Amino acid sequence: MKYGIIGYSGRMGQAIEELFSEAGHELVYQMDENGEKEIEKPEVVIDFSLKEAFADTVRVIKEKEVPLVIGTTGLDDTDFAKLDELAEKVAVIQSFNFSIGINILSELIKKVNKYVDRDWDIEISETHHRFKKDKPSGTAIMLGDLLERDVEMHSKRLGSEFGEHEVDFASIGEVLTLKHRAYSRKAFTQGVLLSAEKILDLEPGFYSFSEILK
Ligand SMILES: NC(=O)C1=CN([C@@H]2O[C@H](COP(=O)(O)OP(=O)(O)OC[C@H]3O[C@@H](n4cnc5c(N)ncnc54)[C@H](O)[C@@H]3O)[C@@H](O)[C@H]2O)C=CC1
Ligand SMILES: O=C(O)C1=N[C@H](C(=O)O)C[C@H](O)C1
Repeated sequence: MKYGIIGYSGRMGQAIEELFSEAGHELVYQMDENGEKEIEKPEVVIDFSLKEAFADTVRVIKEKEVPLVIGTTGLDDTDFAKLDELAEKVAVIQSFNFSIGINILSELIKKVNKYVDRDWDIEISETHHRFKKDKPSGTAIMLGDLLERDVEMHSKRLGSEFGEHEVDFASIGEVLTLKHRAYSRKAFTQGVLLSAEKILDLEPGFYSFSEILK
């Protein structure tokens, strides 16, 4: 597959290029804060950048009319409306977390949430490397949305942590904790590779990573 990366020089951009080249895919387009370079038109574009780049991502996808896999966090409702608009013409796969474990955790959270009544406290904690700019993490927001009520969120920025998320459910006398920890960026890049390979066969539309896994 001939692919492009927006956020090419970043931690995720570099990890994606490493895994995709091991899988035999060819990087033909790249963009970062220093500009863009195109060797050939890509068949799919992958965006792991920052919210500041989002307007350029929309422009690139409109110009090229190619599918998009996007994992950039910090996007708001207006950005999602733009993704929906793109999805009328091309396939878009979006997730704030492309790891299998977080997608399993999401299913567990939905299940536990059905068993606990409103009297239980629910709080979400996340820890990431010191370079991460957004707070709380996109994953924490995504997990919070599953709970259908306002929950406290706690964020730590420590050293080189790849990404830890914990959801605590507590009543007077007991606490139930669900936790996921990524040991490397491969936890995310493998899901990105699966999505990029599958997106080539998808009709235009907006897809979550959990739909791709099903
Ligand atoms: N959905 C998921 O599974 C995951 C999502 N992420 C998200 O991916 C994104 C990137 O993370 P990292 O690689 O750690 O960040 P990073 O800071 O290492 O890289 C950011 C990249 O975006 C580029 N960039 C910044 N501003 C730009 C602009 N205005 N125009 C074009 N390019 C611009 C930078 O040059 C750099 O290449 C973040 O939003 C992070 O939260 C990270 C890991 C997993
Ligand atoms: O910036 C990161 O590193 C990560 N960002 C995503 C998020 O904000 O949830 C996903 C993952 O936890 C790593």
